Amino acid sequence: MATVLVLNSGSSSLKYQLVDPESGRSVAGGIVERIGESTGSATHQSGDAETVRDSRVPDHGAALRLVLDLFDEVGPSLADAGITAVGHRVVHGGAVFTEPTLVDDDVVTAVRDLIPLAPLHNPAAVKGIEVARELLSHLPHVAVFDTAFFAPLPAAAATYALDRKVTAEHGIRRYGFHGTSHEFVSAAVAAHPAVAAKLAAEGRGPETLRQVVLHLGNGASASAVLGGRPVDTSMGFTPLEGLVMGTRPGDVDPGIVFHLVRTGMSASDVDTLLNKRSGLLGMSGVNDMREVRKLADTGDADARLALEVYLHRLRKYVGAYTAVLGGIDVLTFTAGVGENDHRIRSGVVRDLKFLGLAIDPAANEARSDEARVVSEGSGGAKPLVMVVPTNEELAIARQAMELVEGP
Ligand SMILES: Nc1ncnc2c1ncn2[C@@H]1O[C@H](COP(=O)(O)OP(=O)(O)O)[C@@H](O)[C@H]1O
Ligand SMILES: CC(=O)OP(=O)(O)O
Ligand SMILES: [Mg+2]
Repeated sequence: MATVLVLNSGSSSLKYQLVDPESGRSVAGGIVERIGESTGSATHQSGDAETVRDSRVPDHGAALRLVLDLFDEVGPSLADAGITAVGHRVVHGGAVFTEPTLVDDDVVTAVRDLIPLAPLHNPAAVKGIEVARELLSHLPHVAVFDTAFFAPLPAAAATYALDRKVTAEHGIRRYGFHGTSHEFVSAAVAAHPAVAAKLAAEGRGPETLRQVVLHLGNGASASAVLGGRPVDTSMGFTPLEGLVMGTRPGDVDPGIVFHLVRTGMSASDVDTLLNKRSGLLGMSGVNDMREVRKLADTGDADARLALEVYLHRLRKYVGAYTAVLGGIDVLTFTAGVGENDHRIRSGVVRDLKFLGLAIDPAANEARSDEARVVSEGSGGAKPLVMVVPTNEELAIARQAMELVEGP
């Protein structure tokens, strides 16, 4: 068996998985949470066994050491796992990285140079890569970029209507993020039998398939995909733009930033406000959707409004992207909120009947780990609504393996 160890360094967590890219099987994996806080914890899964270890984890280097210790102590043994590469998720690849890339010192420097564009994400990736290259120095390391899938966005979608000298000087464009997920999920949708049947019934080829994908996790983004190619996405130059997120506001009037700076906030305070103190957290006091729900269900007015704002923004983007695509064939929900929260799904679709979108409540509320259709009726020209679990780790493992071993 050949495997890839995938590391996804988030702002305060390290998710990891040992994956067999060929079968798609996850051999072991887990998460180290609350990195940098007074108490951290690691949850390691190997087969059916789960091991939880609570301890302070000062940084991503310590987190990776803890993960390697867990593999040593509880297994499976990394030495016997046939690891052929370590795959690293890197959020911002800028204009430089549009393909999976073998990591060397220059790549680390270039990813570090991009930190100002993804201050929540790239520092953790740099740290993760540095420590992993030190501790697993015998293995090739491959960086897979969240921005890569969106590199071919049409110029009309990628270009900000700013002075072109400024955009050229600073590399300002819509980069888009969560690309590994949007690519994986939109490909899974295109390969689903219900979608193939719909296209066949309409006598259409796969190049005409019009998809809107909603990746709703802690960060959240929407994409419009035509025949497998991205034509628009909601995140922009940085992962701040677009949908309402756990701690980020998504779209805001840039005039608000100037007002706050002119009236006494520093640029760095505004940065913290927009990256860490806004979104669901800013509006309701909590950033985890399950907790927002709990508060809203007890009648908390702030949490209810936060949910309304969240849903309003989603409906707006689905409508906009349907216009961009000239119609919609499939609307897909993915990531933590999109896969698990059926009320968010029905809330988005409820007011979009005019697009032909309609949910089947029983299918929508049923729990499953499979890619599935949750819309009403089958056949006909109506668009499908789907839930497709994302698997960024598997996608990264496949890309890393392909780079190291060839296709
Ligand atoms: N059963 C659930 N119902 C509602 N939200 C959920 C559920 N399970 C997870 N979530 C939400 O998913 C989000 C995290 O999604 P995830 O894709 O893991 O994000 P990230 O990869 O950005 O950490 C959290 O806001 C969490 O509340
Ligand atoms: C780009 C981004 O927002 O990533 P995440 O959802 O992991 O925070
Ligand atoms: Mg995620």
